[in-house]
Order: sequence, then C-alpha cells, then structure tokens
Amino acid sequence: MTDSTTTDETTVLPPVAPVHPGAAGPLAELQARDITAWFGDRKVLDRVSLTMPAGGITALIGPSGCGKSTFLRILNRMHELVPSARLAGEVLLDGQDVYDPDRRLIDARRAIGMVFQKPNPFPAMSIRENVLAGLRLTGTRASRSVKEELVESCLTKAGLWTEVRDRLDAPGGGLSGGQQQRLCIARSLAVKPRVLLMDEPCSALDPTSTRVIEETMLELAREVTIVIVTHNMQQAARVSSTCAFFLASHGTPGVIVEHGDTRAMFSSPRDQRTSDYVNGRFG
Ligand SMILES: Nc1ncnc2c1ncn2[C@@H]1O[C@H](COP(=O)(O)OP(=O)(O)OP(=O)(O)O)[C@@H](O)[C@H]1O
Repeated sequence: MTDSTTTDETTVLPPVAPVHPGAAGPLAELQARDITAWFGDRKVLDRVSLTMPAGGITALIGPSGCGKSTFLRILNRMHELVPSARLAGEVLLDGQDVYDPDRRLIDARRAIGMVFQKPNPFPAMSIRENVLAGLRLTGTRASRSVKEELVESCLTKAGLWTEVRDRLDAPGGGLSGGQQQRLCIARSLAVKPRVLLMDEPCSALDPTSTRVIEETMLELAREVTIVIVTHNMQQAARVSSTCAFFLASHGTPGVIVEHGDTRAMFSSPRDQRTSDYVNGRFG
C-alpha cells in the first residue's frame, strides 16, 4: 500500500468525493432539540433547544460551568469522545440528524468544524501542510493544483494569506498566536464545513488579533454558519446576530434562560438574570 504521507500528485487515501476550492454549498441551519447531557450520573444540560440560523453567527454566553462548551461539543459529536459522557435529544443539520447511526462520524465532523480556545496548529508542519491536514484526516483526494488553490483560498478567507504567502513552507508553530488561530480557521475551512464551531477562539489573543479574528468571522458568515462560545460580552455584541444565555444555578443542570436577536437581548433583555449577566453584575 502507498504511504498515506506521500506528497506527490495525489494523496492516496480511501476514495471519497473530491474537493474543489470554493463554497461548501448553500448555507446550513443547525438545530438542537431537547439536548440533555450527562457526565457519569451528573446531568449538566437539561432539555436545551436552540436554532442556529443559516449564515448567522450565534453566540453562546453564560457563566463558567453552565454547559456552553458541552453544548458546542455535542453539536459536532465531540461529546461522545469522553467515556463517561451521554446525551439525549437531537441535532439537525438542515433537517438531517447528525447522530443518525447510518451517518459516518467523520462526515458529521467534516460538515461541522471546530476551532478551539488555544490555537492548535501542528507546530512542526508547514503552513501549507497545516491547511491541508484536514483533507488527509477526512480521507479527501485532491490534485496538487487543487490543493494549491485551496491553500490560497482558505488562507485568504481566514485573513492570513497576505501575511504568509511568501513562507508557506515555514512551520506553523513559528506564527504569532493570532496568526496561528487564523491558520486553524483556514485548516477547518479546507474540508468545506457548513458550520464552524468556535470555543472562545480569542481568549488567548491580544485585542488586535481578536479584532482581526472577529472581522474574519464576519466575512466567513457569508458562507458558513458560525456558533461561538464567548465570555466577552462586547465580542458577542459585535459579532453575533443571535445569542443564547445559558445558566446553571446552584448546581442544577445548564438551561437556556433566554435567546434571540443579539441586539434585543443586550438592549432589552426579557429576563432579569440575562440583564444582570450582560451588564456584568454576575459571572
Ligand atoms: N470531561 C468532563 N468530565 C466530567 N465533567 C465535565 C467534563 N467536561 C465538563 N464537565 C462538567 O460539565 C459542566 C459544564 O462544563 P462546560 O465546560 O460545558 O461549561 P462552560 O459553560 O463551557 O464553562 P467555561 O465557560 O468555564 O468553559 C461543568 O460542571 C463541568 O465541570
């Protein structure tokens, strides 16, 4: 068998649909219905339902430990990586069950990408290889020219191309923190996700890099639905169109107290607890 690390004209992997540069397809709506989640016997989310509109940026806000990251990880089936984790409920991507037993796990993760809190490029891999790493992991075939186009288009969409175009063979680990995070965004985009989940993507970054990532998100929302967990209320207000406020009071499982249009939630929240939280009175 040919070594799957070969870098010649095609990377030899199990055949799946070829990839082309460009958009992944029509914008997708993500819907969570009655999500309940446990770690062991401990219930951490209780019947959480939320529609994350196609082409929107949905911000998940709430105090530490209320289940935002757990909810996010349920959306692309990462929750099941934890041995003690269980869940009930449904996640629908454009009406299709992400947890359908006939659906391959890798397809769900490919359609719903994730960017983490701490930038995690493969440090020794070149910038180019980092962008293309997802193709290898998802077993996607592409010719060399398609790969080159993909590298440029993903780095452009991630707002990094002009900064790295002359050093694509340099290691990803040599970039600044903000650049590394944009490289991770480019890597996620290379497999054409329909949804991008971002778990506090700017919490390790300085204000300037944060601004650049926020601008990148606003651009990306034209072709991918975005869900972001953030502790930064200004950030939620700046980037999101829809917002959901999670709360787990006194050791009870997390629930959504209020959700809806971000501007309305920040200017005239319906629930006093939302008002207190968005105005920095707790959490
Ligand atoms: N791997 C795990 N094993 C056991 N319990 C966990 C695990 N991950 C999270 N929890 C628990 O689940 C609850 C929700 O955690 P989660 O990380 O989803 O909250 P969060 O709102 O994202 O918090 P933060 O804002 O601090 O990141 C917490 O009580 C946490 O301790």
